[in-house]
Amino acid sequence: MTLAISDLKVTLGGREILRGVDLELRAGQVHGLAGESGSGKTMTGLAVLGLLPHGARVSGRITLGERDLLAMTPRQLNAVRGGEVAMVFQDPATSLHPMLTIGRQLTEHMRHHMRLDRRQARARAADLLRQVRIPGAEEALGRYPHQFSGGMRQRIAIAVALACSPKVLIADEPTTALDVTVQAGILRLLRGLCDDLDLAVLLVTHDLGVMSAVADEVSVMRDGVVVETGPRAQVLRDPAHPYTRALLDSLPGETS
Ligand SMILES: Nc1ncnc2c1ncn2[C@@H]1O[C@H](COP(=O)(O)OP(=O)(O)OP(=O)(O)O)[C@@H](O)[C@H]1O
Repeated sequence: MTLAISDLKVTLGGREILRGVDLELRAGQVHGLAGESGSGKTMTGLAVLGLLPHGARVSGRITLGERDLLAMTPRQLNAVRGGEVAMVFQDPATSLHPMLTIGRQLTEHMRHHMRLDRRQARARAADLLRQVRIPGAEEALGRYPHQFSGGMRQRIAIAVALACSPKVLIADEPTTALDVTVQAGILRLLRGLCDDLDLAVLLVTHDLGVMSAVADEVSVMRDGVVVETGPRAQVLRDPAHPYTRALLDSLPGETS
């Protein structure tokens, strides 16, 4: 197991938002995290990255290998974040700086975390863009985010997340802001990267259709706890929890 969350509790403004979350991520597997709006999916991802809102009180364990992320100093956690654990957000504008070239955004990260020189970093940046299927990778390094489509920008944001060879990738609604025609391509890309790089992926989405397309394991959250977890086919075809059943019933079409 790559990352294990156990009994994670988060209190914010006197309210317990996460009430004992248990979740396990494995290398080479996509773990889908579903649940209605406000159930705590995003907060779970942010807790792993140590990016909870100011004033949050946290307890439980989040172990990466042998290390407990919740016991780390801010400095140690900073090294893990963007290094071993990376994140892709719904809106690529969140992770891409509009005023910096793609090349700069990819290489700054690597030079800092991986101590590569300019030439090595640039070569790796072009490789990363090829890996996420950006056409004309070399030229793309000199362009700015607005010169790419939404789907391409999300691919670039994924490349930035992969820059320092993470073990864990947290993707929070990575296709929600995109046109339906490009969503499937991004999901296929994430699936392929998970397989090729042996990544442990947490795919946060309210969309069970997205889940059924790529996830190996599925967990369903409600009101700050995971109510059901298991292999995708089992959870989506034969849910054990009434809440999962209700979520599936509320879908317009076929889900698995
Ligand atoms: N900055 C904040 N301060 C206080 N409460 C917050 C804050 N951000 C989120 N919350 C609360 O935390 C709970 C969990 O939110 P979270 O964003 O994790 O849910 P979610 O399942 O990801 O929902 P969505 O699908 O809408 O993103 C919600 O009740 C929300 O109102």
